[in-house]
Amino acid sequence: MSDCSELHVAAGVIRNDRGEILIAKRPAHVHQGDLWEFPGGKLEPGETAREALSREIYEELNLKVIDTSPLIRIRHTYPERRVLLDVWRVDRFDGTPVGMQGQPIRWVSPDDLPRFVFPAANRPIVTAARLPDRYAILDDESGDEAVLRERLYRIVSQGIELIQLRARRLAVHRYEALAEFAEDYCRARGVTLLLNADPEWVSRTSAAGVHLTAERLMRLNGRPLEQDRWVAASCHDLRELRHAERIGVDLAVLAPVLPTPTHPAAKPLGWKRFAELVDQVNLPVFALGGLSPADIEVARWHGAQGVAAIRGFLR
Ligand SMILES: Nc1nc2c([nH]c(=O)n2[C@@H]2O[C@H](COP(=O)(O)OP(=O)(O)OP(=O)(O)O)[C@@H](O)[C@H]2O)c(=O)[nH]1
Ligand SMILES: [Mg+2]
Repeated sequence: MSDCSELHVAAGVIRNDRGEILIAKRPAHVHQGDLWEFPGGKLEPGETAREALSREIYEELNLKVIDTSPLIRIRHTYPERRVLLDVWRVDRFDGTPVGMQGQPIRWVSPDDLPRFVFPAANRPIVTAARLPDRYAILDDESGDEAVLRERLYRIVSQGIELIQLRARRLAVHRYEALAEFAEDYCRARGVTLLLNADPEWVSRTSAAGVHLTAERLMRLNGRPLEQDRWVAASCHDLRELRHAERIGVDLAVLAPVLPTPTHPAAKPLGWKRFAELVDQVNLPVFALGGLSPADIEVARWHGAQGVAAIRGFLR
């Protein structure tokens, strides 16, 4: 909900065919001057965020936006103003970008974004820009390692770039052995593997990151890994989401959105409640529970980064 003292801003994460993202440098004399930004600007009276986005991108870059969908919404309080940054993905556009106000512009590969200095509000936007829209959870009720390996191959062969190794039924030493194998397998293929395991142990491995259960999340008072590794967390309500935000978690998974056979007793949130919860935190949040890749579009329009699933990516 915006109020009169909150400045509503539309900004675009514009991606080219090579997967690079367009950033621009703010002039020295303006608010947050000399920092890099995602192009965009303030809504004019009567405009929707989407209309403002198209207008600003045309004015600032001479690009025609063809297609957009929501990426993330951030609320941030600077000492001198409060902003609502309404950030959109722009994967289709017409034209060649030009810094129409003389501002320097650059195409940057997503993983290089953290090297550029953005305004403080932008940290979760940079994270969202680097994350894919599918998060596969590798698990199997039987706890059979051969099944888990075969599922890993199937997931990776679909082009999924972010995987959580859950494997809840494995004993700790079997989990650790599978993690070692899966890490090598994923690293060689450019896939990010997050380990759903004790964060202390994960910090001593070379894993790309950790995925915290809600229980582990709530026991932590700070981020368990350095900034160069990923920290994800499972959440079910606002309290857990807010705690994740407070301790500097990079991405959350909010569940269950729809009814699911793995958690028959849990009451589904539904998309409306999901969107209300996501809108109250500055975090990329994946939707989980009864979903498949076919739900990515609806998930995005309810504020999600994308869809997380166990069985949804195996069909
Ligand atoms: N466009 C844009 N603005 C951002 C980002 N991050 C961020 O904190 N902001 C803040 O959002 C506010 C609006 O940005 P803006 O200066 O682009 O607005 P505008 O294009 O309408 O500028 P104008 O009033 O000079 O025409 C500023 O306070 C700016 O500091 C970002 O990544 N992109
Ligand atoms: Mg602007």
